[in-house]
Amino acid sequence: MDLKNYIASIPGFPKEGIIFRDVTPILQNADVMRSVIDAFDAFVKEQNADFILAPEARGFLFGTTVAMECGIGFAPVRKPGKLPRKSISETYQLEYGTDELCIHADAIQPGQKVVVIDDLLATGGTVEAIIKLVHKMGGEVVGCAFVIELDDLNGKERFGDIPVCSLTHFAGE
Ligand SMILES: O=P(O)(O)OC[C@H]1O[C@H](OP(=O)(O)OP(=O)(O)O)[C@H](O)[C@@H]1O
Ligand SMILES: Nc1ncnc2[nH]cnc12
Repeated sequence: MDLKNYIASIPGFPKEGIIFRDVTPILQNADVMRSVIDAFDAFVKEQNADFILAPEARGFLFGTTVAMECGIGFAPVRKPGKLPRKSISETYQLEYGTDELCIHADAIQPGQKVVVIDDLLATGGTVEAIIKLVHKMGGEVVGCAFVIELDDLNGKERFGDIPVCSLTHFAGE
């Protein structure tokens, strides 16, 4: 089974020059979704992780399922103004301007080993901000896992020597 057959590519969305890589066909096929979750499950176990984090919105599609499969906890990383309890935040750079990610202050306990899961790695800004949030809370990111990596953007260079698992690769946007 070639995972690329279950990723739709939409040129010009959400703006000209971008080829949007849509993972929703994976979710429409239980066998394909099972193979993705099994691959992430094996990676999480290899890293001896005891917690999963994923950013909204598409990271949630995979992160919660993998956490259940591995029998470990999960917490959501959200855009500002969404989390109801005491949170910490990290600002990060976009192509133009900045954005911010937030996590509940009690989501991770000091010493926990975290894997970050998302649908796609582009510039790496999202996951770099999550790595900083985890450090602020006394945890350690022991791996990052993606369905898709956009190779030309070199996002994983921002993660130092943290192991990265990408199930498919595309050249760039
Ligand atoms: O590596 P980066 O350059 O940080 O980009 C990758 C992020 O961009 C997309 O999310 P987006 O911010 O579009 O949010 P969404 O999932 O809510 O649509 C994608 O799901 C990743 O989370
Ligand atoms: N090309 C792309 N497709 C889907 N999500 C993205 N996030 C950043 N770049 C993306």
